[in-house]
Amino acid sequence: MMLLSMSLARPEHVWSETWHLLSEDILAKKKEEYKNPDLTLTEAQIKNYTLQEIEKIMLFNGGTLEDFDHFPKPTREGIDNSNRLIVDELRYNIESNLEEQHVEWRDKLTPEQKGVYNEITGAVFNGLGGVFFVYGSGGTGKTFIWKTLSAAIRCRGLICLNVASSGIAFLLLEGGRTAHSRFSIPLNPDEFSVCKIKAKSDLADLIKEASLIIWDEAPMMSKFCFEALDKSFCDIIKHAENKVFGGKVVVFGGDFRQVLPVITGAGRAEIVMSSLNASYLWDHCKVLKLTKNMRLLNNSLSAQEAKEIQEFSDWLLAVGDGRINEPNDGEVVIDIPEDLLITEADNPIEAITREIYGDPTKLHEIRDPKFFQARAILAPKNDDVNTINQYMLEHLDSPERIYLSADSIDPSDSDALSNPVITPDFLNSIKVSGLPNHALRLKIGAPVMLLRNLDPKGGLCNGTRLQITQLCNQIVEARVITGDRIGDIVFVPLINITPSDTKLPFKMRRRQFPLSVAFAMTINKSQGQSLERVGLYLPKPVFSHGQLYVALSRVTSKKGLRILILNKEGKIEKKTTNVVFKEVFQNID
Ligand SMILES: Nc1ncnc2c1ncn2[C@@H]1O[C@H](COP(=O)(O)OP(=O)(O)OP(=O)(O)O)[C@@H](O)[C@H]1O
Repeated sequence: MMLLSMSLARPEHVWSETWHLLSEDILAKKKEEYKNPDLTLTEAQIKNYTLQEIEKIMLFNGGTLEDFDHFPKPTREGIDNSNRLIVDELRYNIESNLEEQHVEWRDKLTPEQKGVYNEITGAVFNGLGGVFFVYGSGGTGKTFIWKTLSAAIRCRGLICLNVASSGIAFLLLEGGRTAHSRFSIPLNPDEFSVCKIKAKSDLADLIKEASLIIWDEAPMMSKFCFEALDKSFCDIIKHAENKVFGGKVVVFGGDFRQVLPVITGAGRAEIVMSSLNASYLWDHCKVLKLTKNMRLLNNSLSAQEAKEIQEFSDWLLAVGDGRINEPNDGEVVIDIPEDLLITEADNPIEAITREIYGDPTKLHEIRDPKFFQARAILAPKNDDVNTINQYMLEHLDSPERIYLSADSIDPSDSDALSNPVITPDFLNSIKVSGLPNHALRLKIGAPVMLLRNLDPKGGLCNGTRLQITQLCNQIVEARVITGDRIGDIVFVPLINITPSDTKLPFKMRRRQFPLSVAFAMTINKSQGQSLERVGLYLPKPVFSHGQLYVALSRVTSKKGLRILILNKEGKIEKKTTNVVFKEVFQNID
């Protein structure tokens, strides 16, 4: 706890006070590494090895100790002089029986998947270069192909970089990272942006060495992200003679029916124009299509079940493509099948929460992380999500704490610092998306979502869900309820959070736990998650591109889906409106 009471504004001070705690297991590690149980190390060596470990973690998360002027730097004693990022990417082949896994997965590929695999591996191994877009709706086996391709490249001792647009999606990929952190892509890029990659850095060398780059869930990013990457790759790989991405093999994957780039206040035309297939890069993209829903090929399904899933997935695709009630201009009124609807509700919020979570007063007793992993209520707007979360917190019968944040102007914004209008009260009142509230109300047993990447390698990233187990003064203890680490207990610290929302005319910092309550979440946040029980709350017609399709396609079986639609008077409806930006499909075929 001593570490927590110190200011992280002076990391060198934290180091000098805590190095002996941080280095506790270094001697044991080195004894094991050098296979010498009698090994002894001097204090200077222990400090140096500890700094090397810190540098390793920093490099993985896109930083380096070089960024901190007064922090001690490790020497390279005991490690070779090679590029740590490259060494890290080459470890897969050494650490596992990748060749065997690769053969096993490759042999399972369907003919359609094999076609995609052959095309991409051909481009890599024959040195052809090329940009591909693997287009398939949910369940068509994209993730399965990514892992087979990664294994094919890595078992030959080559480098495959796996990135994804969202935090949750990259957790599904071995060695995955968010594209932004891997390639230092600016947060709000425009047509002139380039990535912050120095020409003679370890990252630049890693990119030069990479044989394949896979970018999952590409359609949700602005085209300027891909264009910034293209420009940076071309700068780094000089001999590429005008080839896009410097002649690298780059594979994008995803589904344009799902969430397109989110641009605050933008209209339909602006969103369509900012999607990947409106970029100059699209002319260089070869589209490879996947059409078979692999979840249907599950052998344990009865003929009746398979027929039901087939019908459901056909309906889902029709919703995504805007092929219901044709002809239409992309705004479609949809009749929801009766068996999916919640048809009785005196109090809509009570009705939908009870369908998904049962009796809220008993929830804090649930210790099985799978209960929360499998469930969520989705709504299009933040306000509705907040209403549902507050309702659930109200009824959850367990100890509560309200944490108040410390808000301030970022010291780098000197103009705002001297502005008397920006008072602490005013800063406390600011509510923007992605920033926890000034007053954060939490209860033991409540599911929460992380709002920042804390330890991506350890599975704690933006979008990871947790269940609160203890509420302390400086730390929140929680159980992981998503990803590989499900069931693990972790600690969430207070951190300084700067909103990425550029609409604020000043730079602020909020010291708060990077958490939001997550009984309910916005539809966008649910991308990449597979859920067994989904409640979809539509208090107004859905007016966003493909959101209904995204929400419906999160569920792993039709049985777990419950939809509640209200009209303007708050009465239950059977119809809703879906807006699909058909323009984005036009140049895919
Ligand atoms: N060739 C295959 N052989 C066996 N199982 C497969 C194959 N392809 C996919 N699967 C399985 O089918 C399911 C769906 O595949 P996967 O998750 O790769 O699809 P996806 O397109 O990434 O879907 P989503 O976008 O919904 O995550 C997974 O359980 C996966 O393991």
